[in-house]
Amino acid sequence: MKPIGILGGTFDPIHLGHLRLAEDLAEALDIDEVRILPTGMPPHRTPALASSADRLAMASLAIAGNPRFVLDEHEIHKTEPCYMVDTLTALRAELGQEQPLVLFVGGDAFMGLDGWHEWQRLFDLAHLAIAHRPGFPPETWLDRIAPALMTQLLMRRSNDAREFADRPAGRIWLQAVTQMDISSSGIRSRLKAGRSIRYLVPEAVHHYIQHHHLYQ
Ligand SMILES: Nc1ncnc2c1ncn2[C@@H]1O[C@H](COP(=O)(O)OP(=O)(O)OP(=O)(O)O)[C@@H](O)[C@H]1O
Ligand SMILES: O=C(O)c1ccc[n+]([C@@H]2O[C@H](COP(=O)([O-])O)[C@@H](O)[C@H]2O)c1
Repeated sequence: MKPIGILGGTFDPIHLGHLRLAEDLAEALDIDEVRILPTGMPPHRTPALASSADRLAMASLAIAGNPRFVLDEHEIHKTEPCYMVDTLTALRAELGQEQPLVLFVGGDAFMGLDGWHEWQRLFDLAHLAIAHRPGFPPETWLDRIAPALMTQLLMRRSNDAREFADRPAGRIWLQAVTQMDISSSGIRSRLKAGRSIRYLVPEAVHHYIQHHHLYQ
């Protein structure tokens, strides 16, 4: 069964690094459906600057026209912290126990995975696909991630894409995606300083930010 990909994020705002990560991972794992999942309340950081409604609208504009990408509203309307184990449990209940799910994360998010709520349970619920991100190359993980997380990586890593379709959860995929040194925080800083963000976000998101005077 073809896996379904899930890219969670604060998306404050969504940018081309997010979209390219999702496109590269979907292609590598032969995935036809990627859920773009903006979080309502990130559990581990200060709340987003833009409202949930604005972040949802920008995510919707960003993915328009890509038949693979689907907006997932499981988290965005919540005002309490959104834990990924809870979201994946809800998705599993809806999609069935056999459906392969693949949680997409960038290298920076992976390095902190052992801080996520009940993180070891994530592997019972989904596969994990980790995308290289500028500034967080895999060569540096060895020194920087918790031993328990490294053990999971070594035990579960697979280079066989078929395993991600044949099993519902539990394997880890590493992918050298297109390297784009773009971050939402960098975009917010540029806007605050009155600088251009053109070509860092889709044009429609750029217009939305200008029209609604976001991040100024
Ligand atoms: N340029 C990028 N390349 C690869 N992965 C990325 C990139 N930007 C974000 N990601 C990944 O996308 C997911 C959602 O990221 P998030 O919404 O926090 O964006 P961000 O740019 O990291 O935001 P901020 O700068 O506010 O921390 C995370 O798994 C993150 O690792
Ligand atoms: O479940 C958790 O405890 C948890 C802790 C940190 C991050 N997450 C999720 O990871 C995704 C990326 O987070 P962020 O901060 O990089 O936008 C987003 O969907 C968050 O809700 C989840």
